[in-house]
Amino acid sequence: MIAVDNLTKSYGPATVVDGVSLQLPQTGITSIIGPNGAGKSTLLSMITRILGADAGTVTVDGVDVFASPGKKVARLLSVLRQDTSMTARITVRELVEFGRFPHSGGRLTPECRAAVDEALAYCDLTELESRPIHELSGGQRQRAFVAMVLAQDTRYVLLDEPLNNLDMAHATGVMRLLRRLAEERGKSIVLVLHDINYASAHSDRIIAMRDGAVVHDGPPESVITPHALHEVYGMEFTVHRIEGDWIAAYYR
Ligand SMILES: Nc1ncnc2c1ncn2[C@@H]1O[C@H](COP(=O)(O)OP(=O)(O)OP(=O)(O)O)[C@@H](O)[C@H]1O
Repeated sequence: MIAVDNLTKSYGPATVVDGVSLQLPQTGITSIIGPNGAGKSTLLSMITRILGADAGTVTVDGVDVFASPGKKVARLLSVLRQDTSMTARITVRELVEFGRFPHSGGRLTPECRAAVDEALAYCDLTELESRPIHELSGGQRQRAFVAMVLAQDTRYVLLDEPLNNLDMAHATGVMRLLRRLAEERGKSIVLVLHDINYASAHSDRIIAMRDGAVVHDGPPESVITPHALHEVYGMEFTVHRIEGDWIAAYYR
């Protein structure tokens, strides 16, 4: 379990994450939604110790992330950041090999190679493994980054807006891949998402943030409601039940 207790971050006079406490489970998909500037990325960055906190603690299966060596934390959780632009001219395989760094320290063992092969196959990238990253489409590149975190092979996988710049087919492909990871591998996937309907259709739990605080937290049917969504986004939604999922419409 990831236990977040009273996590706080301010920039000057603005408190952008304000005493957030929550627990993230050992398996399943948890999506964090909320408007621009709500503090979603800041929260995720503190949980993954990319960013220090002004106050509060984060423990991952009992390990204090702020007090532990990076290598130890990197064996517990992996993170896909929002900005995955890559200037280095590396191949898909080389990118995925980076995921093994916490295990290999740069020297790939046979076990590492097997993990890389498996991650490539799982993400349907085996045929593209020798292609330079910069020659891939947005969807292929995103899958390559997902394969990199998969190769890291941690229980907790945290992704900040992994559907950025993807068309519907590729976004659906990435969400299905993450669902499979949660179900078949028993991973705990935590995502920041802007598309509330992907969050609704694919998550076990949705955490809705606004102004640095969690304002709703529960299964999709309790968060994807006109009332809750109005509180989060300040606009009108209609919500429809479609094939068992709660789908919000907000086109006007
Ligand atoms: N380095 C920084 N310096 C000053 N303010 C910052 C910094 N990083 C983030 N902020 C501010 O903190 C607030 C929360 O930002 P954050 O990126 O966490 O929001 P978000 O919910 O992820 O937003 P988005 O949906 O736009 O990505 C915003 O008001 C942002 O301007």
